[in-house]
Amino acid sequence: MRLILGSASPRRRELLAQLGLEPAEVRAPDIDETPQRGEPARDYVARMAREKAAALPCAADEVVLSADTTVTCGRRILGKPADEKEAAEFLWLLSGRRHHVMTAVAVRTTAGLRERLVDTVVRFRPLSNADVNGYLASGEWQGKAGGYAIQGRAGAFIPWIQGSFTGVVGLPLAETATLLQAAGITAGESA
Ligand SMILES: Cc1cn([C@H]2C[C@H](O)[C@@H](COP(=O)(O)OP(=O)(O)OP(=O)(O)O)O2)c(=O)[nH]c1=O
Repeated sequence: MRLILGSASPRRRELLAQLGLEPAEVRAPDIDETPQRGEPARDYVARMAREKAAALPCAADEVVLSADTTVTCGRRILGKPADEKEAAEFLWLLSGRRHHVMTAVAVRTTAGLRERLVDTVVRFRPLSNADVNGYLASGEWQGKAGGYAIQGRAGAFIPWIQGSFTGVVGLPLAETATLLQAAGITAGESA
């Protein structure tokens, strides 16, 4: 089976490489990522992963892997910040409290689609003005759900997590490996 990464995210590609998997092809999904009114975060993130996988072509010898990562704080769904102002708003919201990072993974073949959702709790220490301003200046908030990346400088803000580190980065590897194996792809075998 050929592994198709249905994601434009360089992080997801790197995480797959950690499993010894290199996609035969990368196909970038282009879907509307607007949450429905009142849609619970778990439903939203699972729907996004499914819709990304479903939006891409999938031949009989192909396995399409897509994912979606969403940060939730209280009832709010924090997507990728539109600009620096919104990134600042997100960082102040997360400062000194716990939030959830949910990543849903969808694996599709012509036989059907299977998915897993991983929910990780992340705690931020209280941030100072210097923390927030320095982080905004780094630009690392761009393209990241919740406006931060745990695998970069924001690691210094995070003393504790409960769940899956790779899930927070964008692809929970234990669950992904299990889904891929069920679809006929074992680490090290893709071309
Ligand atoms: C919370 C967090 C998110 N992120 C990233 C992972 C995802 O790339 C991004 C969330 O956006 P997503 O919409 O999940 O993915 P994407 O738009 O980057 O890529 P695609 O839809 O093509 O698959 O946030 C980190 O890299 N580190 C983190 O700590």
